[in-house]
Amino acid sequence: MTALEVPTDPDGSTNHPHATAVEKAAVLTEALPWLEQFHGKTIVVKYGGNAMVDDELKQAFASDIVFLRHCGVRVVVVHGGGPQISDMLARLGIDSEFRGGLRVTTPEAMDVVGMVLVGKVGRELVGLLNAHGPFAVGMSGEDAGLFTAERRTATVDGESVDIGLVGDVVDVRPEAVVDLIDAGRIPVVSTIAPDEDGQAHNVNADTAASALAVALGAEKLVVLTDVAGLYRNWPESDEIVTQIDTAELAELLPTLAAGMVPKMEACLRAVQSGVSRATVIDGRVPHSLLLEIFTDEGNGTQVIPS
Ligand SMILES: Nc1ncnc2c1ncn2[C@@H]1O[C@H](COP(=O)(O)OP(=O)(O)O)[C@@H](O)[C@H]1O
Ligand SMILES: CC(=O)N[C@@H](CCC(=O)OP(=O)(O)O)C(=O)O
Repeated sequence: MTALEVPTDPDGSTNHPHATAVEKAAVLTEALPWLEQFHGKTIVVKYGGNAMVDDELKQAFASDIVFLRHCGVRVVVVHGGGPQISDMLARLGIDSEFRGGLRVTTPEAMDVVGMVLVGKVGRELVGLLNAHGPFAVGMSGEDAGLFTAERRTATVDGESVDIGLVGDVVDVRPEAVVDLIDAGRIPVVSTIAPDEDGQAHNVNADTAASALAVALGAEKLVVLTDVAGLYRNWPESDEIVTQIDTAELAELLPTLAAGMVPKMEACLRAVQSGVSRATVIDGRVPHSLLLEIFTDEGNGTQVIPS
C-alpha cells in the first residue's frame, strides 16, 4: 500500500479508522504541485454579478480569495455587477438594454453604473474579504490612472452600433495595483474608467479583467459566471467546451450568443497577449475557485494558446 491509498478492512470495506484521514491527506497533497506553480504568481479573478447569488456563496468566494492570498498567490479581484445595475436602474425607472452583450449607457445610466459598482458591489466584496483580516482595498479604473478608456461601439448583426458611454480599456497603469499586492493587500477593482478628457465610461468587467491581467503579466485569468462554462451549441445542448485554443476560439467567437461574447473575447485577448491560461468556471458552485486552482480536475472552459 502506498502512503495515500485508502486502507481497507480485511473484508474489503473502507470503514478502516484511518480511511477518512487518508482521503483528506490526499486532497491536501494533490494541491502541492499547484501551490508550487502559483506561489508568487499573479492570478486575476473576475467575479461576475450573476455568480453573486446569495450570501453563503459570496462568503465562500471571499474565503477562497483569502485562501489564495495566504498561499502566496498575488491575487486581484475584478468584479462585475450587471444584474445589480439592472435592478437599480429599474428601481429608478431608467430604461436599460443590452446590445451585443454590452449595456447601452446614457449619461443618466452612467451615474447609476458608477454608484452600484463602486458604491455597492465593490464595497460589499471589500467587506466580505476584510472579515478575514485587513486585506482588501477597493479601487476603480479612475484611481491612480489605473484604466484609460476609449468610447467603443457594439457589433450587432455585423453592424457597428452606438451604445453611449461604453468604453474599451486602451491604457492600463497597474502600478497602484502592484503596490497594493506588494504590501500584502488584495485589490478589488470596479470597472469604471475615464477617457482622455476624464469622462467616466462603463467598461464590461470581463474586458477590464482581461486588460488588467495582461498589464500585470498574470499567470492566469479566472472568470466566475453563472454557467458551467462555454456551451458548444447553446442553448440547444449542454455540452461544455472543456479546452479550446485561441485559433479555434477566434473562429467560434462570431457564432456565439451575446452573453458569452465579451467573456470569451476577454479570454481570447488575454491569452493572445501572454496570459498562459484563461478559464471560465461556474461561480454558483461553492469553492469552484479553489477547486479550479488547486485540484487536478479541470473545471469549466479553459482557453490555451494555439
Ligand atoms: N455558448 C454559451 N455558453 C454558455 N453561456 C452562454 C452561451 N451563450 C450565451 N450564454 C449566456 O451568457 C450568460 C453569461 O454571461 P453574463 O450574463 O454576462 O454573466 P456574468 O454576469 O457572469 O458576466 C449565461 O448565463 C448564458 O445565459
Ligand atoms: C458595458 C457593460 O455592459 N458594462 C457592464 C458592467 C458590469 C459587468 O460587466 O457586470 P457582469 O460581469 O456581472 O456582467 C454593465 O453595465 O452591466
